[in-house]
Amino acid sequence: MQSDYMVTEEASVGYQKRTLIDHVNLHVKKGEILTLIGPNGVGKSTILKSIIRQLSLIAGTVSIDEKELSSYAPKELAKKMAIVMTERIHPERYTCYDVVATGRYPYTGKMGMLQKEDEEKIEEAMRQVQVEALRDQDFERISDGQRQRVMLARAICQEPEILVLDEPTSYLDIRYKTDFLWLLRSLARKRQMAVVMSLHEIDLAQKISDQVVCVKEHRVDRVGTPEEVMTTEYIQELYAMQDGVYDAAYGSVEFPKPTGDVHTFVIGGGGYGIPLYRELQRQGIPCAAGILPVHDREYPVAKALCEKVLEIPAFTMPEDTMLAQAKALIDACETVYCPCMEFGVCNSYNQELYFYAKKQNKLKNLSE
Ligand SMILES: Nc1ncnc2c1ncn2[C@@H]1O[C@H](COP(=O)(O)OP(=O)(O)OP(=O)(O)O)[C@@H](O)[C@H]1O
Repeated sequence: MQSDYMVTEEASVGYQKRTLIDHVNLHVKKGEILTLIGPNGVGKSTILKSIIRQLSLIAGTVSIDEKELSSYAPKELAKKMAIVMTERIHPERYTCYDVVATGRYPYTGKMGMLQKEDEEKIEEAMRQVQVEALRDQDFERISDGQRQRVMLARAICQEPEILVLDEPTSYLDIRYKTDFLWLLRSLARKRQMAVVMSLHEIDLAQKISDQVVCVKEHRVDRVGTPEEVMTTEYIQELYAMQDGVYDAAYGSVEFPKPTGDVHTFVIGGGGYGIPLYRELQRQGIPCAAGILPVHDREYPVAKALCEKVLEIPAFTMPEDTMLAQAKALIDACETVYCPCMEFGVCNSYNQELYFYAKKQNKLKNLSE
C-alpha cells in the first residue's frame, strides 16, 4: 500500500503562540486531493499556512516525503511543494510570463538563467491554465481571476510533488472553476501529485476531492471521503445554515420554502416541476406537490421547496388512500399546475389527478 506523502501529526496551529486549532492529524497520499471546508474564519487558511511553513507550528509536526518540513532547505522544499495562496504578490513590472517563470526558480542556477527546457515547461503550464494570451501583460493589471490562473501556471511549472492552494477558485467564473479543478484532478492522477486546498464551493469539493476535512469552531471535526462526511444534515450543521437547504446528492442549495396556508397544488414528476417550484418560491407562494415517488429526480427539490409533498416509495404505485389524499388537496386548492404532460403506466395516477383537476376547472399555466 502506498505510504502517506504528507502527514501532520498532532499539529497545533495559530498566531503569536496562541493555539487556534490543535490535534490536526492529516494524511495525504500522492495522487490524492484533500480539501478543507468549513465556515468563514474557522482556521482553514491557518492550517494551510502552517503546512507551507508560513506560520510556525505551536506543537506537533508536518512531514513531507517522510522528512520533517523544518529540515528542508528552501530550494529543496520548492522542488517538492508549490503554493497558491490568497495573498497578493506585487512584483514590479513583471509580465505574466515573468511571474510564471519564477516557478522555475528551484531548477535554475545561481544566475537564475532559464534553459530551453525551463522555457518549454513555462509555455506548457501557461497553455494548461489557458493564460497564453496574457503572456506579455503586466501582472499588476490583470483581473483577479486571471491572476489566480497565472499563479496556478507558476505552481504547475514548478513541477511539485504536492500543491497547496488556499481558495484557488474564489475569483474564477464557472468555466474556469471547473477547468481549474479538473486540471488539478488530472495532475493528481497523471503526475501523482498530492493536492491540499481549501474551497468554499462545497458542491465542487464534493465532486473533486478524495478526502474532505471539515473544520468547525476551531477544530477539525470530521475527515473522510465526501460520501462519508458530506451528508445533507452534516453540511447544514457545519455551516449552521438557516436560510437554505443543502442537497448532498446533487451538491446543490435551495433557498427557504414559502410557508403558510396552501392553495396551490403541483402535479409533479419527471423533473418538469423543478422550474415551477422555483418560480412559486420566488413569488412566495406555498404549494403542495404530488404524487412523487422518492426516486423521482424532482423529489429533493420538491422536499426543499414545497410545504407538503405527497410521496410514495420508489418503484411503487400509490394506494387508494394516497390518491384520495391528493384529490382532497386538489379540492382544497384554488390552483393546480401540471407541468408534466407525459403520462405512462408508471405515472397513470398523476394522469388521473390531471383529469380530476381539469374537471374542476382548476388547471392553470404559470403565466395565467
Ligand atoms: N495574522 C493573524 N493574526 C492573528 N489572528 C489571525 C491572523 N490571521 C487570521 N487570524 C484569525 O484566525 C482565525 C482563522 O482565520 P483563517 O483565515 O484561518 O480562517 P479561514 O477558515 O481560512 O476563513 P475564510 O473561509 O474566511 O477564509 C480568524 O479568527 C482570524 O481572525
